[in-house]
Parts: sequence; C-alpha cells; structure tokens
Amino acid sequence: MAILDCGGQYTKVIDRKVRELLVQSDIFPVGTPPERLREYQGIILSGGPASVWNEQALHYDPALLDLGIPVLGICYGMQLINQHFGGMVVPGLRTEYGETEIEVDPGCPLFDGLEPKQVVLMSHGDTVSELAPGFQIAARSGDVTAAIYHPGLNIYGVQFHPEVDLTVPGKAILTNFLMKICGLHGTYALEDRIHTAIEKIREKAKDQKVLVLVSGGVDSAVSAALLLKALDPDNVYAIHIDHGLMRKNESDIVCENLKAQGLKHLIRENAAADFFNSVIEVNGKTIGPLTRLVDPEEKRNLIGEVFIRVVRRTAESLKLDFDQTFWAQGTLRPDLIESGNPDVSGYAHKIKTHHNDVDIVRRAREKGLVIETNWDWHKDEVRQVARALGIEESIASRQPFPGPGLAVRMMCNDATDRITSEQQARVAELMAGFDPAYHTEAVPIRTVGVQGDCRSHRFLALSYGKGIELEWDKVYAIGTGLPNQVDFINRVAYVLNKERLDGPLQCYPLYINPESVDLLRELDARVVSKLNTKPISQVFAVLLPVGITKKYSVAIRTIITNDFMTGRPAAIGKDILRETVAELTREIERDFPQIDLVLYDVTSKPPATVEWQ
Ligand SMILES: Nc1ncnc2c1ncn2[C@@H]1O[C@H](COP(=O)(O)OP(=O)(O)OP(=O)(O)O)[C@@H](O)[C@H]1O
Ligand SMILES: O=c1[nH]c(=O)c2[nH+]cn([C@@H]3O[C@H](COP(=O)(O)O)[C@@H](O)[C@H]3O)c2[nH]1
Ligand SMILES: NC(=O)CC[C@H](N)C(=O)O
Ligand SMILES: [Mg+2]
Repeated sequence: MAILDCGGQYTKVIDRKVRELLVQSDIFPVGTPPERLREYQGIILSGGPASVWNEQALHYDPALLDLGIPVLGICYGMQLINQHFGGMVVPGLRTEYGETEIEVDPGCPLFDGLEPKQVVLMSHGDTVSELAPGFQIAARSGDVTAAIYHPGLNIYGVQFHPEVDLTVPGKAILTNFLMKICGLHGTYALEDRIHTAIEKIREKAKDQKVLVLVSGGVDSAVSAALLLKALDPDNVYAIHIDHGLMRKNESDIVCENLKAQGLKHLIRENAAADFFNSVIEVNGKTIGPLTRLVDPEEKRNLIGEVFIRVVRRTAESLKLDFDQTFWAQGTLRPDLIESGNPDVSGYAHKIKTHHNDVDIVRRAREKGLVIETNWDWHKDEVRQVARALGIEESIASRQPFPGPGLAVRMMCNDATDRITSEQQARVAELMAGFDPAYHTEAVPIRTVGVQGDCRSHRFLALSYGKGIELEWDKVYAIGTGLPNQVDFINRVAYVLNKERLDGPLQCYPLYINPESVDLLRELDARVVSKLNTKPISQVFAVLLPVGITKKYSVAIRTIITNDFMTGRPAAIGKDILRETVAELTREIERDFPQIDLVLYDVTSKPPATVEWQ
C-alpha cells in the first residue's frame, strides 16, 4: 500500500493501521511522481492542514488518479479527489471536529457489512458542495457529505478518519479497502521492534558513553532499558532533571524507581533556578525569563532549550565533551508530528513545539548525536515494548506527563485579551437555540487546539445548566457543537460548582512563579488522587486566572485514548461516578480557599488538545 502524505496529523497512524492488518505500506510525499507508485495495489491519500480550493493547495501529479489503481482519499484526500474530478469543495458553513454520527450506504464496497448508523472522528472545516460527475455519495452526516465513490474507477473518499480509534468502524472500513477492493492479503510480518532498536543503538554508539534523559515516564524508561540491553551498562549515564515544574514528590519517587531499573549511574539535577531564570535568544529574539512569559510557544521553546543547557552542564561535570557525546531521549512519533518536524512530514502544521524537538535538539540530531529509540512509535506501542522488556507494570501503564511539566497547565495571561460583544452575543444566540436551560459564555483565555490538522489558539467557553443536574450527553454536545459553530472557541468547560457564579467573571494576570506552581501542584495531586482510575488514560488539573470574587479557578482534564492523537473526556455518570466528581469539587472548595470555580473540560481532541498550554 502506498500512503501519500498531505501533512495530516494521522498520516503515520494510517501506516500503522495498515501494517496491523498485515499489509506492508510505504509513505511518500503527495507530490511523488506516479511512475514510482505503479507497483502498489492501492493508494491512500492522507488528510492535511491545507485547503484544496486556495493557493495553498498541495501540488500533485494528476496522472496519479489515472493509474487504474484503487484509491482511498481521507479528509483532505477526499476533497482533492472530488475537486480533481470536477466537483467543488468550499469552506463549510458548519465545521466538524470530534466524534460525529454518520449514515453510511452499506451498498458501497467500502462500507460492506456495516450497519447504516456509525460514529466516526471528523476534523475538517472544508466540505464537498458539489459532487464530481460520475461519483456517488456513500455517507452523510446531516447535510455534510461524509463519503464519496466512483464505482467504475474504484476511487473512494471519506471525509472522516478511519485510521483513528475514535472511528468505531475504522478497522472494518480499512479491511474492506485493503482486502476486498485492492485484493491484498494480510501476509506481512511485523518487525521485531526490540531487536531492530538494539541493532540501531549498537551501530551508532557501540563502545561509547551515552547520556540518557529520564523523566520517570514510560517513553524514557523504554529508551533506558534498550540502551542497557544494547551497550555496556557502565557506559549508560541516566540524567533526571527536576525543573521545579514536576508534580508533587515526583522527582524523589522517580529516582527511587530508576535505581531499581538496573541503572549504574543516575544523576539528579535540581535545576529549578535554571528554568525559572534563564533567558534565551531565538532568531534574534530574546525570550524569558519563564516567570514573565504568557505565550505558550515561548514557554515551550524556553524550557526545551534550558533542558539541553542542563544536560551540557552535566556532561561537562562528567568530563565529557558535550558536542561529541551521544545522548538519548524518549521521543515519540506524535511529539515530532505535533512539533511540525520536517523530517516526519513536509506539509504538516506545527500544533505546538514539544520540548524534545526545539531548535537546539534538531541541530544535535543533524550531527547524529541524538539517540531516539522510540522515534517511530505511538504511546500504546511503547507500552507494549515496555511490557515485552519486563518493565514494571506501574511504569508501563504510567500516565504521560509532558516534558515542560506544570508549565503547560498554567494558563499564563497578561489579561489583555477581550471577547467582543458580538462574539458573546453569538454564543448566547446559539445556546438559546440549543437548550435555554444552559448558559454558556466565552472567557478571554486562549488554549491550544488541533482543528482540521491546523493549530488553533482560541477562547475557552464556560457552560452550566441553570437549576438542573449535569446531563452528560447535553454537556458533551455543547463541547462538540460550539467549536463547530464559531471560529473563536476551541474548548468548553462545564462549571461543577455553578452556585458560585453570582456575579460577572473577571480575568486576571497569571505568571509562572514558585507560589503559582505550588498551588497547581497541590490541586493536581488532589485531582489525580481522586480520579486516577480506569478507563481514564490521563487526568490532571489546570490553573486559570479567572473568577468572580477570587483570582483563580481550576479545571479538571480527563482523557480516554490509546494513542494520544485523538481522545475524548471521561463521561461523568458513565466513565466516572457523579458522586466522585461532586466529592472532589467539595474538597477543592473546602481545602483551596484561593479557588473560585471548579471546571470540567468537556472537549475532545480534536478540536482541543489534551494539554491546555
Ligand atoms: N524531567 C526530565 N528529566 C529528564 N529527561 C526528561 C524529563 N522530562 C522529559 N525528559 C525527556 O524528554 C523525553 C520526552 O518526554 P515525554 O514526557 O514525552 O516522555 P516520558 O516522560 O518518557 O514519557 P511520558 O510521555 O509517558 O511522560 C523523555 O522521554 C525524556 O527523555
Ligand atoms: O513529552 C512531551 N512533551 C510535550 O511538550 C508535551 N505536550 C503534551 N504532551 C503529552 O502528549 C499527549 C498529547 O497531548 P496534546 O494533545 O496536548 O498534544 C498528552 O499525553 C500530553 O500530556 C507532551 N509530552
Ligand atoms: N483533516 C483534514 O484533512 C482537513 C482538510 C482541510 N484542511 C479541512 O479543514 O477541511
Ligand atoms: Mg513525561
């Protein structure tokens, strides 16, 4: 199978899913000359951040669609097919981000064997307005075209993403395409990941010393375990950095656990002062110190650079020349995709810079000094490898904690953003049409999102039901519906203690400093201790500078996902008990006098991301 990359967040997920069905696949840029694709039995065109109707449309060779090979276009790929064959694609009146119910035609070979009603993951702003001649509509979500096909040409397009877990019939649809439409057989043997990783490490760093950055998370635990297997353990130096943005007691616990992993050399760097006080230069611009920053990308870049400065210092204390020394980190595929790394895709947008893919890291990679054993894997694959390596289950299944730590859970703000009265009126009008019992308002705090494979940095909306108990389906519908209807909101949070809302909301400045970090750390510990249960994949607290009589509110973020590329919040009353959430709310009100509102994030990814930044 040839997968043509149009810059989608999930291009690599397509490749993975195809391989999991035991079909070999290769990824090429969308502009690849069609002659190079002749040997393949099928072509998949990925999604992507561009739009086919404007000058940013990606270049492709039209002969690609004349090869006589079956083609499946996904999202941008479907829009490309429709336009190519004479149909029309325009910006949609209604966008679709998140889980969406569609009705499929089981008569279309792609949907063979499926029930008509299906839930799928959408992430698009553009839409088919005129179907290309010769094509038929094979699925709809209301008035939006959700799939098209040309029976004679064997060309198919889906507006949704069959490759991600949130598309319930995704595997069945891909199986139909690969096996029934392309006539492939599942005969491909998955590679022995551990063996390949060990070989690669030996090729690079055989008898040399390697510094490995260990956070306590599963990714770096796997990196360290692979290094210990591949090299003389005496040459592996593990460095754990406490940047002052770790969770409660985390560095102590992590270092205890790491000692038990068989590491001969473990160095703990207490570097909070470096992270809080350093100033960096990026492209001639001075950034920092962290305690003055409000821009989420500046925070991420600064933290990433300081990480490497601290590693350099550690190398020097070991009498190593840092510019000649190998160092390893547990980078995963999504870190690189979301950072817009050009080695992963030439067309993908930067959603946000991961700390492990900032400029200084990219330069070291070019010199061949960085070892990234997990480079090609998603989170669930790393967990599988961890178990196969015999890593303790508590680490193999550990919830992720981002490298920049609590810094990306603090909604730093200089209180200069404003919501216009037109924007507020638009929200009120939409909510009145949805259900007058729910009050929703936009607040001038921006969070990061991923919409149609593009980055968004839009306002948060707060919602609550007047005089009614929380009804999850309604609340989740607001979380999905509102970002689809306005282009200035990408995240919705439900107010769990709505009785506090007895005056106008105020937004205040908020910066990272030891006190604000301590407050968030304590809140986070409380939230995690209460909600860290299955089926939640990750849970944490976010600190917001908004309130009625007090300066702060807290948001509870839960996410259910496998690969962390898409996910949905845990449903209150279904995935988690109402009573547990109510108890947690009461505890926060009782024990945290600085906190006004207790919020619950009801947005999936997309349109929001897991972290708020
Ligand atoms: N506090 C830290 N000290 C040393 N290295 C770190 C620290 N935080 C992150 N890193 C490095 O950055 C890499 C990427 O961080 P990331 O959080 O994605 O991975 P992880 O912490 O190993 O696993 P998880 O994502 O499950 O938390 C880590 O694998 C590790 O190599
Ligand atoms: O190592 C990391 N460095 C980062 O900069 C970073 N940002 C987000 N995350 C984690 O990645 C997963 C997906 O999160 P997002 O939807 O916010 O991208 C979630 O599990 C996040 O916690 C990070 N991990
Ligand atoms: N995910 C995608 O492929 C999105 C395609 C296009 N950018 C849109 O918003 O419709
Ligand atoms: Mg981590």
